[in-house]
Amino acid sequence: MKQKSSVNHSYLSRFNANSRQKAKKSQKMSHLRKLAAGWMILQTFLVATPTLAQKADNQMSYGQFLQKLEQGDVKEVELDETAQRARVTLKGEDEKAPQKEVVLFENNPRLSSRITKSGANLEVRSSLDRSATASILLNLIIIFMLLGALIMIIRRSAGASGQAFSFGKSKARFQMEAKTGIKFDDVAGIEEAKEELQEVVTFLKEPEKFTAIGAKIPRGMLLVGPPGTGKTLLAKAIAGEAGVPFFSISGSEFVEMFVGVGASRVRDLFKKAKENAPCLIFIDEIDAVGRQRGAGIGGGNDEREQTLNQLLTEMDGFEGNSGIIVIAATNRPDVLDQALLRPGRFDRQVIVDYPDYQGRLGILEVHSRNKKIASEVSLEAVARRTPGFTGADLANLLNEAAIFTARRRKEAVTQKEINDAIDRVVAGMEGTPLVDSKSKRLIAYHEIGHAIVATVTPNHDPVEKVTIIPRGGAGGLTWFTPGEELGLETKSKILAQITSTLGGRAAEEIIFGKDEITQGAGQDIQMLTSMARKMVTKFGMSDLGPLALEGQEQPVFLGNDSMQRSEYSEAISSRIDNQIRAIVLQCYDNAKKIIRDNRYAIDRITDILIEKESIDGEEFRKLVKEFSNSSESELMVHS
Ligand SMILES: Nc1ncnc2c1ncn2[C@@H]1O[C@H](COP(=O)(O)OP(=O)(O)OP(=O)(O)O)[C@@H](O)[C@H]1O
Ligand SMILES: [Zn+2]
Repeated sequence: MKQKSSVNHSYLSRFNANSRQKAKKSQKMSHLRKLAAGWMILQTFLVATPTLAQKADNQMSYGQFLQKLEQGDVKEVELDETAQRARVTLKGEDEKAPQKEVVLFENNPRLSSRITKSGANLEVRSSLDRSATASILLNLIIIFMLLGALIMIIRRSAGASGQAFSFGKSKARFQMEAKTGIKFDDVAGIEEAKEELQEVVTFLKEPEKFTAIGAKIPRGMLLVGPPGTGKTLLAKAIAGEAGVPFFSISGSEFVEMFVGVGASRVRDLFKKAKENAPCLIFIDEIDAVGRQRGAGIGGGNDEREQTLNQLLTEMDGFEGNSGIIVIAATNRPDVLDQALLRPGRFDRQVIVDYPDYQGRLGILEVHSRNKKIASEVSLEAVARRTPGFTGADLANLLNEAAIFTARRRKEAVTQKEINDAIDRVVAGMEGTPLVDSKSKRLIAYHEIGHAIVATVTPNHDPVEKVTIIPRGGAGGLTWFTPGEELGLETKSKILAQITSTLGGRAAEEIIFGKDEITQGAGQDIQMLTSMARKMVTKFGMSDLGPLALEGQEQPVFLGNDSMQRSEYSEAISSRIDNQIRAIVLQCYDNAKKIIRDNRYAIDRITDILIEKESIDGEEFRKLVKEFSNSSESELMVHS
């Protein structure tokens, strides 16, 4: 007997030894062999098919084989354990005649002794030559890699969702408040929305009024508006005014990893709500579930669609006057599935927008009710300084001011705390000032550059403050007092803004030289480029004429038709770039000229800024006036 490979070794052990360890090993090996055999079938099947027919006549059945053995007709047997075949040479047969092939059954431990007893020669072979071994090894490696990848995927997804395996438990994730305690008085600045929703309060309080005359009570309302404008607050106020329980859940809570969980949450929520009717259900971020079905990259999302379908089913299932009203909030009404907006569902939309001046004043008044505010503080001035702030921003602003006040051990909030709070809300945390160094000088020149260009350029908002105290990641800041409202912007005003935004970089270049400009102006440059681009492509303010050359920018992942991007040709595209470049370069030239012309004043004011670290707008304008008048003779010396 010959041993040719380790596989063969295991074969022998099965015949000769009974030790457990060896048996185990052989079991494993036979298992592997089965796997390998599977692969080999795949690999050889195609090649072997055509020869099957030809093979038939030199085959011998197992029974025939045993019979021949018994009769002593067998001269030689070659056992091929891996292929489970035996090649048989019969006595008295021509040497050149092909051997008969016998297909063996797997467990035939007595076969070898039978063969030897019959007096035939026994030879054990393995059809596994080297290349076969290699292919088995390769296959094993592939199998292990696949298993490994599978395990990793399972682990990851389990970790990511944290509770991927709590499937089926479907914890109800909604909140219920028996009494919200919030009244319409607590909501300010969104008067129209309040008026529209006043009706809902009546629906909830006295449904008979409507049903008596056959009016159908709306089931759903959609509050549309940017984050922080008070949508949740408004919904709570409705429940508070009507004195009904308030159920709330966020759309993102519905969408879980496993299909079916979201839908079961919807069912739970509506079941509980029905038990507590009349009541109000508030669904925040409805776009998380209510997005158009089958839209977005990668097609639909089964879980989301099931949840949405369940929601629609529940809403359709209401009786006319079940006393449940569903209010949903979103800031993306455009991505919602049309089915959600159909009559009987969220068919009414109420816009909740940024508050205007009056609105901001109202909100500030609401939130200063429970705070000690010094009488010198003018809420009107604060409201004027905060266009673009939402209700949440204003609430946060007053809270920050109160925190500053407590920290400074003052009795009441003064204007100073409010100003500091505005700075903080707008630009982030204040950092520690730099020690005197080249970078501090550079930052000071950069900021003064912005401030002076803004001050000299007509049509620009006035400077409110220049500072080199770092804040929210910026090394220094120049603040402007915004105009009355965010409203119409003229071309000259936008150009003035671009020019002043370039003032920082212009100062760096003129004062420190072309090679010393820094990346600190990066943000400025991004901002002004986008302003210039809008002038050309959106506002029709370039030589290309009054054409909209770009649609609404939409992130691609939002679903809907996201592929309608470039609507213009290569040629137009390069003309747009040229226009943008022309605008920016013209503004940059102007900014550099202003810096050169005011070099003396800039040097003086920068020295003062480095020393004081902050200069407010009034003082800045005074300094500019003072130094520009006395600069004529000095200019000659400096340039
Ligand atoms: N119009 C407002 N009047 C008074 N307070 C407001 C107003 N708007 C917002 N607030 C304050 O801001 C907080 C947050 O607002 P709310 O959560 O209602 O905003 P939202 O529009 O629901 O935001 P989101 O879309 O992020 O959920 C409120 O709790 C309230 O203190
Ligand atoms: Zn800057």
